[in-house]
Amino acid sequence: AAVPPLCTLNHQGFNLRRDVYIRMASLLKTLRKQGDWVLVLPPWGRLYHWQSPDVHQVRIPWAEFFSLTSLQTNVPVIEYEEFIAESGGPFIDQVLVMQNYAEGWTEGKWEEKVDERPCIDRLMYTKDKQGYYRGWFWGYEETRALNVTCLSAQGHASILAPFLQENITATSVLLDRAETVLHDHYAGKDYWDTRRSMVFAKHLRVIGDQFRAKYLNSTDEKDHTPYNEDWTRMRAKLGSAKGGPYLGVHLRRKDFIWGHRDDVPSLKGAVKKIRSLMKKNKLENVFVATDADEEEMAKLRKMLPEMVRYEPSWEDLELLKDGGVAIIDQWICAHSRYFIGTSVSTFSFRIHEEREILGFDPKTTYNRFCGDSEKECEQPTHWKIVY
Ligand SMILES: C[C@@H]1O[C@H](OP(=O)(O)OP(=O)(O)OC[C@H]2O[C@@H](n3cnc4c(=O)[nH]c(N)nc43)[C@H](O)[C@@H]2O)[C@@H](O)[C@H](O)[C@@H]1O
Repeated sequence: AAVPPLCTLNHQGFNLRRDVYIRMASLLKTLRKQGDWVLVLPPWGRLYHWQSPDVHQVRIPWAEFFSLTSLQTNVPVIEYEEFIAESGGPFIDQVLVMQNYAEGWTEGKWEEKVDERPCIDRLMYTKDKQGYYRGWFWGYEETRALNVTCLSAQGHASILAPFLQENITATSVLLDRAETVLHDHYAGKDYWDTRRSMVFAKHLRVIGDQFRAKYLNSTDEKDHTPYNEDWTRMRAKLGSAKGGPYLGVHLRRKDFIWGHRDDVPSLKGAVKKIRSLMKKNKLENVFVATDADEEEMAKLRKMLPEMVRYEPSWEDLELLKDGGVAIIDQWICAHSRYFIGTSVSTFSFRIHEEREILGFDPKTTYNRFCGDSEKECEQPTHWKIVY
């Protein structure tokens, strides 16, 4: 049987989906104790944040962003195209739309449970004349589902395993809205195995490395950040990485400022913090990764003219897509001597993890900007790798 982990809300971003992949890999490991399950990788695309104009961003295979062989060392995965080829056409036997319980937690008591229930939200699938369910399917609109039902679930990813093993006779099951279930064990060994296996695609790492060398005087040799493509051999000691001579910054804007959240700084506040960190760490260079719009970017450039940014040409962007550019930004931030990110951004969290894998001193990683008038500015948690 094949289980594509799917497809988070349209409004969720790239790095949140990477998190859902970890939950599904965990479920797959549980399922495989009793059968030959394979995880089908849902193509990337049409993410709310991927707004680069004129760049075709659907049907993107995972191999454009991640090293497939690395993923496969952790759990058996195949791309959607391969699934179509192997199953003789774009047909999915069963779609399970995951949802919460309509009644919420009964009597405020938390218990783990799974039940087939009537669908709460309007279905994103419609029946065609032949009786097949049609939907967006990551831009593979030729896909047809034979059956769609809703599944209320409350609990960890692996609570789905008994349900799938006992009730599903279909050979392919799609778990839509898989973010409904939680991590089996956040930051445990299994979490970290899967996270470590999510090695960025080589071409993106190479572009990031070339950029570091050219603009930031940073190489793995000088910075003590040796990398091994085989993630099972990557075991850097905490504090062994020195990092390139620059401050790495992830400054999340857009929807993080629209909500006027009090844990996000003004541009002025951010620049003040950046300057003070550069001074404190004796760094003359600063690399900034941000999703700021043009207007904010112009302001930022004025206030911080020395900032270095990775700015792809249109041709590069067409090739790399917004996801590739995001990964290059993360890769460069991950190799900085000192990093500061944005409160509760999964984009920043993924940089923390990458730095943890590279062996940075936690003091140089788990830092975030504070809101201009935020009183208790709690800093991010250090999650140690369990090998
Ligand atoms: C509040 C939530 O925040 C969540 O965002 P958050 O965790 O930061 O992180 P993501 O889930 O990755 O979503 C943010 C997206 O914005 C772009 N982006 C943000 N910062 C940068 C950057 O520094 N460089 C580049 N190149 N791109 C950036 C990128 O496409 C990324 O996937 C969202 O996923 C949810 O939809 C929701 O909005």
